[in-house]
Amino acid sequence: MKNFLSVHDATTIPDLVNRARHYKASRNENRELADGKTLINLFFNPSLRTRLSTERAGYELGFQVITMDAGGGWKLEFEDGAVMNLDSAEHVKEAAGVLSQYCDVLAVRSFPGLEDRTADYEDRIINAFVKYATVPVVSLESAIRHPLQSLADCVTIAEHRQTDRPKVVLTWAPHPRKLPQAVANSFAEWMVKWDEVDLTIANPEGFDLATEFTAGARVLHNQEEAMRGADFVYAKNWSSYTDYGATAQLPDWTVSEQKMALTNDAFFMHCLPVRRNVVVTDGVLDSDRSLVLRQADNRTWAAAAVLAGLLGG
Ligand SMILES: NCCC[C@H](NC(=O)CCC(=O)O)C(=O)O
Ligand SMILES: NC(=O)OP(=O)(O)O
Repeated sequence: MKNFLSVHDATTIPDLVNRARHYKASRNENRELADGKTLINLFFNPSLRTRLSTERAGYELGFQVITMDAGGGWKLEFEDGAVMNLDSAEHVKEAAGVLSQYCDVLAVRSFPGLEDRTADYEDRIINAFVKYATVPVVSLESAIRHPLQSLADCVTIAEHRQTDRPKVVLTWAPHPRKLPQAVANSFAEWMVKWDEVDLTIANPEGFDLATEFTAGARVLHNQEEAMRGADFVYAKNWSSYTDYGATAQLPDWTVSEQKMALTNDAFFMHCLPVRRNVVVTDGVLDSDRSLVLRQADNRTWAAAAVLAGLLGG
């Protein structure tokens, strides 16, 4: 793998899932792999899991790890040819060039603005780092994708499935703020490409994701119909792609015990952080079918598989 920005960079999904499970089963035994190498994690947005699980993965493989909040550095310019007489002090050309001298792998988190769909869907920030860095670049959630989360989700499903081809339902759920489509886009494209599950997506009218991510999945606008017989229910809010950035308060879409009763005793999944009793009720989140902490644990092993893959390990 040269970079890790989407499912299209994965060697194969089963290969990465197996590698993640291998690192999970052999923790503390892989510290030679990246001995003498440095990982830099650069965050333009908040994080708990991605930051700490990627650091852990780096330490597991023997990397020296440096994490920086981009807000503590100079404001960066991303437009080529910009006349930099406003508030941006440094161009990504220099910043990426400098960081490439300080590390062997560069990981970046950059959320969308949710105002300009064209700009967001060009994924300008992460792609500027790819263009100007001379080391492999890893997405820690870009404007439109969250591939390390999706890989961890594949690992979690692989660990818990009880049939060869489980029914997985990705359902939209309410949220008080407007959120990116990144987690949902990425989950959909990984599930479809993995081809070891049947994916149904449930969302209200007006909240269909871009078809480039969902082609191959069934899309329904009726949550209860979608959840019937599900083996895994993955809840996530996203703002509208078509009426870009628009939100809707639809409390009927909260995932509840009553709705989980329609499923095949499904496991519940969410990437976290989650708004309790808005996205999902306490009863579901606190039940023994909830996999949210397992997913968060698997973030470390997914990141280890990817970092090792980028080093050729
Ligand atoms: N990294 C996982 C999710 C990150 C982000 N969620 C959030 O911003 C939630 C914030 C809040 O609940 O206020 C998202 O949806 O893409
Ligand atoms: N799931 C996830 O990416 O969490 P953080 O935003 O806390 O990193």
